[in-house]
Amino acid sequence: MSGALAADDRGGIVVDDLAYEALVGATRNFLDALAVAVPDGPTADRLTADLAGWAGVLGGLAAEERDRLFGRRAGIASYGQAMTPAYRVLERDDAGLRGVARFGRYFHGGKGAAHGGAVPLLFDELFGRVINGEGRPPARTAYLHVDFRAVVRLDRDLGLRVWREREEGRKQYVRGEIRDGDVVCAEAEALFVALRPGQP
Ligand SMILES: CCCCCCCC(=O)SCCNC(=O)CCNC(=O)[C@H](O)C(C)(C)COP(=O)(O)OP(=O)(O)OC[C@H]1O[C@@H](n2cnc3c(N)ncnc32)[C@H](O)[C@@H]1OP(=O)(O)O
Repeated sequence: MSGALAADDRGGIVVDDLAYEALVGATRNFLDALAVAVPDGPTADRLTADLAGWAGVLGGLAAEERDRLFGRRAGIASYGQAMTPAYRVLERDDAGLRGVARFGRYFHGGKGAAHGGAVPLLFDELFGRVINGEGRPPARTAYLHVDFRAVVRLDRDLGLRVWREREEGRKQYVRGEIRDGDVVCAEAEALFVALRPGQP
């Protein structure tokens, strides 16, 4: 294993980035398998018990929001979270990002296409990463508009692009697209509003 290690406030050593990325990847693989499996009763019972056991273990390791790892590891795939379809940032600067995404079977909507809610979920995640860049005041999504141009197919590498469009005071407009090869599958536009001091 490699990557930065840090002591946590319980005196232990928190997991390094590569190991945490592997854990989140294993979680995604589990969710994809769950989404297509038809377990028998004993298997479902065993799995339920195993999951309850792990929920107990993790519950004992819960941290304050600022200290959590899930969705907060900039250097690893999907920032280390499994809530959205998987993605990896390939290039990034203050103006935007390029990357690759993959919708696993967990995000199946119907007839082989991704769920319609998973597409805006991914856009909101990516927009938030760009808008809430280093040195920027935190901003929240005020609206998010998505045009579904072609079905997003599962288990394929898809191209991602997100770019800042313009700023008007606290208002920041951002756009993005998801492509399957040359085909634009979805385009999105959002308004983010920078928070005033004291706004949640
Ligand atoms: C902390 C960062 C974490 C990372 C975030 C990742 C992205 C997210 O998913 S955030 C979660 C989803 N979003 C939310 O929960 C936001 C909920 N809404 C809010 O908190 C507020 O409505 C908020 C902050 C967006 C705007 O409220 P407020 O600060 O009072 O703004 P307000 O003064 O009304 O409006 C500011 C400007 O934005 C405009 N505006 C606000 N909302 C909209 C909208 N939906 N459509 C168009 N314009 C809007 C207003 O018209 C106004 O424009 P102008 O200055 O030209 O008159």
